[in-house]
Parts: sequence; structure tokens; C-alpha cells
Amino acid sequence: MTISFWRYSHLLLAGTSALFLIIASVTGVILACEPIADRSQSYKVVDLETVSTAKAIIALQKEYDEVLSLQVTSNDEVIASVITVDGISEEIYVNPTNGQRLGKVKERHPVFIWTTNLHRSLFLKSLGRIFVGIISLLLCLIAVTGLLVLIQRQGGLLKLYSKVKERDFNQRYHVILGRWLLIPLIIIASTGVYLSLEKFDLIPVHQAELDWNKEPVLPVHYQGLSELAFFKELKLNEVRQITFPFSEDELDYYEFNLKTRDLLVHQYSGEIISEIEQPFSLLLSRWSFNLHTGSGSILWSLILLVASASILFFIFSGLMLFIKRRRFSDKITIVSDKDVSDIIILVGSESGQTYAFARHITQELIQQGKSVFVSSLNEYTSYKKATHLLVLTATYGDGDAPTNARHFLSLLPTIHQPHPIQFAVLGFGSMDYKHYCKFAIKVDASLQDHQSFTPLIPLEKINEQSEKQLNTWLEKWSAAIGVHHKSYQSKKKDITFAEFKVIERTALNLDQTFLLKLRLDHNQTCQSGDIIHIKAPKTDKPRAYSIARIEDDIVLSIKKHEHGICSSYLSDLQIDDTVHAYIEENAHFHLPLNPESIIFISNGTGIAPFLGMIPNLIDNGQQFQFFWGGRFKESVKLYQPYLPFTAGDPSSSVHLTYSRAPQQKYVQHEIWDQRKLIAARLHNGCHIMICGSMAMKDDVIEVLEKISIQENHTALTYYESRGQIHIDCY
Ligand SMILES: Cc1cc2nc3c(=O)[nH]c(=O)nc-3n(C[C@H](O)[C@H](O)[C@H](O)COP(=O)(O)O)c2cc1C
Repeated sequence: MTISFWRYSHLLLAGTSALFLIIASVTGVILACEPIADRSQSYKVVDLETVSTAKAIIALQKEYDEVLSLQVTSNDEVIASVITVDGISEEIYVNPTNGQRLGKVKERHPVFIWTTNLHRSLFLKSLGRIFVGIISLLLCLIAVTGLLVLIQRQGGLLKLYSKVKERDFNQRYHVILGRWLLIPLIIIASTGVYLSLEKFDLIPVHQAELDWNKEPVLPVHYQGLSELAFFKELKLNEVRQITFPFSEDELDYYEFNLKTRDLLVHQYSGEIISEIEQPFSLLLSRWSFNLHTGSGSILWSLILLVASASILFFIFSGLMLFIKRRRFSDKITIVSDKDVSDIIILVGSESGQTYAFARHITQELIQQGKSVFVSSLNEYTSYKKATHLLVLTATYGDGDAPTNARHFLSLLPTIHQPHPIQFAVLGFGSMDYKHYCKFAIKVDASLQDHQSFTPLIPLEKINEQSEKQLNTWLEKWSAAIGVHHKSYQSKKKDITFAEFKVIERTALNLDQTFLLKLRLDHNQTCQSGDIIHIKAPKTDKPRAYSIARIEDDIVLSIKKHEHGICSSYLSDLQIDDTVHAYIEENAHFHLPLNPESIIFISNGTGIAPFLGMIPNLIDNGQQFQFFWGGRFKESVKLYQPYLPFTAGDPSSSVHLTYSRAPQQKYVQHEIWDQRKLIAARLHNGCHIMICGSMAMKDDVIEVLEKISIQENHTALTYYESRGQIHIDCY
């Protein structure tokens, strides 16, 4: 089973039972205090191993008019039910060696009685008890699935207690507390389930009964108890309860309930008249009770208290992690069901900006009571109830589709729509490219040709995510489908350029490539995968480069182009020079949170973000595979100071290929050679990060597609829709 399966099960179980677990946890904490409070005033005065039952019985009979029973508590205190010489009947703690009264047995505090009722049945009697039993079972499953996630995450059972790699507070302590408290939690939950099953008579009990009609065999000499071997030898520590004979009649016996057996004993001869072993189910029930309530052990009560309180922390930190994962996910979660939605939004996006706009429209429509279904263009299919289709798509390369839209044009003619649908296409692109919004144009033309689709409004193109253009289009489209619209504001922060000091610049290598190390200012937060926009002097447009974050610096890998103004300017920089730039967050290409493993694929300068990510993974002991394609064997030397492996001695997780001599291999060929490993990793939830040229990306995606189908019998779009593929190409 994969980690994601167990993680989803863990999340689902916790999500459905969270409210009740909070009640169980708070009441559990209060109830765990009861044995601790009881122990603060202990009536244990002697070591029970040293006191014979003969001594205790004689002492009690001397001190009181009548003794009905004697009970030994799990805290080694002795309680006697007596009638005093003044004729008062009471339950008291006694000193078993002399029968002296130590204190009256108090009633339970009303707070504990109230809390017990809430904890056991939510004040709903039998129905509540059933409910609580089910919640206990769910807690058991949550703890077990949590343990399985933990075992897989730590790399096996034996590494369960090895160093915790997570840095995020909630994540880190979810794991640390989890591995210490899972066992107590499993015990609390499973004993809770057992006690519930027992309450509803679902545990078979074969209880034999003591035979009161049996006659004694041994002759009676009327000796005192102190002369009878049975009473002399049996010490109080083995006793749970003694019920005294009702009268002095020879056929009235002592009834002894010991730890594992029950006996009837003749009061004058000490002969065992009848004896039964207690059934295993009864012992199990007693253990369950003690383990669940902490009765009898102050240490265990404290562990129960901490474990119960920890449930609150697990719920809180789990919720925080869930929210964080959702926030970090660069895809919109699928809204509603494709076959019940009126409006279908299909997105074609590579770096996630188009999704931001899709998210805005979806939220607006949902707030107005519309049912909306959102997915990628690759996931195009039939829609039973749809009346409107909206396509939002970027363009890449030579007017090509973004990766998550590459199948749309071939899928379109093959799928039959049950009803006519009105469509609109909005293209996202940049006028800097020769084929401005060309893919959106192709999509629009294909939909026009399809008999199921009729245009609602003509195709529009948005240059560089222009908010002004977006809002004008939004007004038109909203009016056409009859909804209100709220203007769109991208969450991009205001751009402020800053000065970055040059710390290091390498010489050009044989590929005309060099590394530039810049110092970050204290206020700048960024991580590997973000983009730096650098403006060369006397130019208007900044150039974008992917960054590696290494401690307080960022490292860029730059290829000097013959007529490239910015790359030439950067290649001439000296130490302590400054560059004018700003950093843009590129969340969709950050290191995924706690991935099972990662496959890094890049060529040329696309290696840059990975120079910061790989050392991080190695530090955390996480699994990775690294594929890089360069031109010559010497090409990788430039990056060696940042890679914790050497070019000549690649470990099994490092795959370097060279397109020129000696072996003439491209990165996609090496990926194909490693297909078994890649397929297995993908299947287990591994993330793939691709950075480099668009041409390399197209070839790599083609090979991954082939591997996915051939080895896993699954289309690559399946892994894409689960957010496992991250692309940042240029
Ligand atoms: C490597 C690269 C190639 C691009 N090619 C084109 C293109 O051929 N035509 C175009 O109009 N825009 C092109 N663009 C611009 C993107 O389509 C545009 O930035 C879009 O808003 C990105 O949306 P996304 O973040 O959802 O992928 C290209 C952008 C990049 C980075």
C-alpha cells in the first residue's frame, strides 16, 4: 500500500470523528485526574504481602460487631464493610493488621460522575454507548493508519525512532508525539472498544458458578482461624474480595475472589469446598478496565492523561497540515461532479497563473449558486448536464499546448456530448512570442468545428496576465451567461526592485555557461524554484532566471548568448558589484511538502533550482533520483561544488547524460532505461520535477507517457491530475 493511501485513510477517519474525539479527549483528561487525585490521599498502610488473611479477618472481627466483606483495591488499600459496636453500618478503609478504622469511603465527586456519563454515553444512554464504541474503533484505526504512515515515512519499522526530518512545527510534533503516544492511544482505543462490546454482551462469557450445595469432606475440630493452613498461607495481596459467612452455621462458607480464581472455604476447617478458575474474558475485561481508566497505577494514569490531551494537539496540527497542503497545491481541487454541473471550466496551464484566474471565476460562480466543475484540458470528457464550457489556456513553445492540455485537440473529436454546449475560450500568452496565444486559437477553431459546441462570445487573448484585459473579458462573459461579476485582482505583490550584491561569479565553461551567486538581503524570503527577474542597465524588460537558495545566498545558472544583453552583462560582473532585480514566488515549483520521493529531471541551466533542493533532501535522508543532460562530460563540473556527488562516480540515484562525445545520450533515453524504477516510484506517489528547455520537456513527457502506459497501465494525466508532475521550462 502507498503512503498516500494510508495518509488519506488517516485523514478521512480523523476528519469524520474529530468533534467526538475532542469530547472524548477533554473528558478523558478530566477522568485521568481521578486516580491521581485519589492517590493524593492514600490509605495504604502496610505491605499486603506480609499480612495473612487469618490475621486480617481476626483483627476485623475483634474490632467490629460484624464484618460483611473485605475488599482489596487496585491501590493496595483495604476496605471493609462492617457494623460497628454502636450498630452503625459503614464502608471504611482499615488497617488490616489491627482492624483500625482509617477513613470513610467517600462517594465519587459529582464532576467525575458527570464526566464519566459524557465520556461513556454522551448522555444518550444505550445509543450513546454504541456511538462511543464506534468512535473508539475509529480512534483505533486512526492510530493504526497513523503508525503505518509513520513507518513508511521514516523508511521502515526499524527506523521509526530515527531522526525526525520535518521542520514545520505542526508536522514535526505530529510525528514526534505520534511515535511516543501511538501505542498508549491504541491501548486506550482498543480497551474502549472491548468495554463497549462487553456492555452490549457481544463478548461471550462462560462463567462457571461456585457450588454452595457441596458438603465438606474433612472433619471439623473448631480451631481458630490462626491455626488453619489456608487462612495462614493466603496473603492479602492475592485477594480481591472476601465475603464473610452469613452466620456461624457450618454450611455457611467464606467466599474468596482472588486474582484469577474464586473459592468457597469452610470457616472452621479451612477446607476448600468449591473452586473455579475465572474465565479469560473476565480477566481481559478487568485488564481493559484498568488500562482504560488508569486505576491502580499513578504512572499509567499520567500517561493516559498526556495521551488524551495529545488527541487535541493531533487534531489541531492535523488540521493545520491539511490547510497548508491545500494552500500549497497548485491545482484547484475538483469542484462538484462533472455530470451534475452546469458550467465546465477546463484549464491549460504550465506554471499555474491561469489557475489563479480559474479559481477566481469558480468561487464567484459557486457563491452565486452555480454548479461548476473544474479540471485540466487533458481530462476532457463527456458532461451530462453541462450548458456552458469555458476554456482558459496558456500557450507554450511554438504555439503549443501546456503539458496538461496536450491531449485535448485529439480527444475532442472522439467524445460525444449528450447535449449542445455553449463555449468561450480565453487565451493567455505573451506578445513577446511569435505565436501569440496560438494554442488558444487552435482550441477555439476546433470547438467551432465540433457540432456539439456553439460560441457564446468570441475568443479573447490576454497579454501577460493583464488585469485590465481580464476584467473587460470577465464583464462580457458574465453578462453573456447571466451572472454578476466581481473584478479580478491578481495576488501578485507590487514589484519592488532591490540591489543584490555579487558574492561569486565563475568563469564561462565550455558551454558558455557560468554560475552567479548573489547575497540575499535580510528582508528577502525565497526558496529554490522561485524566479529572479534581473534588469540589465539601459534595458526595460527584466530577464527571468530560476534560483537555488543556498543558506543566505541564491545561485543562478546562466548561459551567455552571443547577442544576449542581460546574459552578457551578468557574465561581466565582478565581486561586490550589485544587480537590480526582484524575486517572484513560484509556488508550483517549490519542493513538494513531504514527498514520498522525488525525481529531478533537467538539462543545461535547468539544473539551477535543483542545486538548492538536492542538498536539502540529502540532509533529510529523503529518497531522490537525479537526471541531468549536458553536452560534455566536463559540463557538470561547473555544478560540482553544489552537488554532493562526483561526476566520475555517480551513485545509483544520479543519472548524467551527455549529448556529445563520448556516449551521445539524451536525458529522455536514460529515463527510458530507468523505466521500471520510474514507473514504480510514480505508482507510489513520487513527484517528478522537470526544469530546462521546452524541447527537452516535450521529449521527457513523451517518454514518461510511454512508461506510464507500458509499465503501470495508467495514463500520465492520472499522475498529473494528482499534482505529481511539476514543470518549469523555458
Ligand atoms: C517558455 C515559454 C514559452 C512561451 N511561449 C508562448 C507562446 O508561444 N505564445 C504565447 O502567446 N505565450 C507564450 N508564453 C507565455 C505564457 O503563455 C504566459 O506567460 C501565460 O500567462 C502562462 O500561463 P500559466 O502560468 O498558466 O502557464 C510562453 C512562456 C514561456 C515561459
